[in-house]
Amino acid sequence: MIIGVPKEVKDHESRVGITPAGVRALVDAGHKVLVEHNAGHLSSFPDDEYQAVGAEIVGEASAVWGLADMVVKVKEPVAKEYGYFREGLVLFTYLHLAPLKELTDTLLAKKVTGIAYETVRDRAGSLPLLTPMSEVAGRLSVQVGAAYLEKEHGGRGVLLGGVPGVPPGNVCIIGGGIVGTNAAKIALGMGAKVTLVDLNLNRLRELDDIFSGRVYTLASNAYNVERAVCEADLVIGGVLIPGAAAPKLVTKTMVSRMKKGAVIVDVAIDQGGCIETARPTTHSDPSYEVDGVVHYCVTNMPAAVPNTSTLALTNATFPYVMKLAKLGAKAAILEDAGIAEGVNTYEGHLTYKAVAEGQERAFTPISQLLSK
Ligand SMILES: NC(=O)C1=CN([C@@H]2O[C@H](COP(=O)(O)OP(=O)(O)OC[C@H]3O[C@@H](n4cnc5c(N)ncnc54)[C@H](O)[C@@H]3O)[C@@H](O)[C@H]2O)C=CC1
Ligand SMILES: CC(=O)C(=O)O
Repeated sequence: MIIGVPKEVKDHESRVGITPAGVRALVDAGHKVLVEHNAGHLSSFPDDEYQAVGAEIVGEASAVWGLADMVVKVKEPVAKEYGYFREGLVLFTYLHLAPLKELTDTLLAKKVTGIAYETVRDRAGSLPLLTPMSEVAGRLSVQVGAAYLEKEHGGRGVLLGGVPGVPPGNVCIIGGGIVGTNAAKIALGMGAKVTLVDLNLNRLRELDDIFSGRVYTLASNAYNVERAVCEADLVIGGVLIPGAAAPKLVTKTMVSRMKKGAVIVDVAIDQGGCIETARPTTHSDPSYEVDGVVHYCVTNMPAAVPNTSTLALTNATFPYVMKLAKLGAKAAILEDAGIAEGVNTYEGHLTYKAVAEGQERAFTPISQLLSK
């Protein structure tokens, strides 16, 4: 198979889909890998490291996309990449289609097989290709939030850890999954008071055990969410319903009642965000203010630390890349139910139910298409 690795073009997206270690394994297995010039540069993987393990360095993105059977990326394609789509192309990357109708339309019209990292499942039913980036983003969310709480950055001037005689900052984390747990670890480490809100009571029980009672846990309902966000200095959004647009749990009214100079980091913004006042921002222009509350809603937070993030992401994605290359997409989807869960678009059909429901479109199960 010919595998293409383009340079990412989304704002400040500095990760890369395959590292030289992955190229080496693919080339050893008899595949050809085309890497766009400087694709790995910002993750500290220069062209010569790829070349040394057998990659062909290609100057133009159009050639990488045009010659490859499968393109392996990091982020969802942006509009200027849509022109590269063509029938039969396999695209393996984050897609986040629920809030992205135009991208969905184009993948369907061009009959691209779109396999989304964020909906691939493992045998335990978890999301192995989302987890590493949620670990990074969860940890980063507290770092970023702490910085925005500084007066200089528009915040209310609260030090999360407090000092003797002055109480610590109050961090409210909505969603106690991977993002939430990692955010809680860092916030506790900094000495903050941490409240974790989740709908799943068993998850709250686990969190209570994991943190030995050092976090406050709250069942998710509008009353509890409102009270928790109004008391918070920093609110972190980490809710997920896989593949679907995130529910807006913090309303505009709740935001208007928050402390002036409080900070919101809505990590769930890649799925549309769980805060009503959140809108996607970029690393170039990451924050804005609503009702005196600073909002940070960057859709590709892990790109801030690309060396760590690329290594963490590709540790998880590479076994799937290898399987798709070895078997071809169709056979890999048939053989691996977890990869089948990742298929969002196939031969012009929308094959992920939560995306179809969110966009009010027709849904065709992948099993129905492949059993034909
Ligand atoms: N902006 C960025 O750069 C990044 C964004 N993300 C996003 O962060 C979000 C969270 O990801 P993970 O932590 O991996 O998901 P996860 O599935 O591990 O956790 C989500 C949690 O939300 C909880 N939840 C669902 N409905 C809820 C409700 N109504 N109230 C309270 N909690 C509720 C679930 O019970 C679960 O514990 C996803 O949208 C993911 O794509 C992840 C990495 C980077
Ligand atoms: C998961 C995601 O949105 C990211 O890593 O950019």
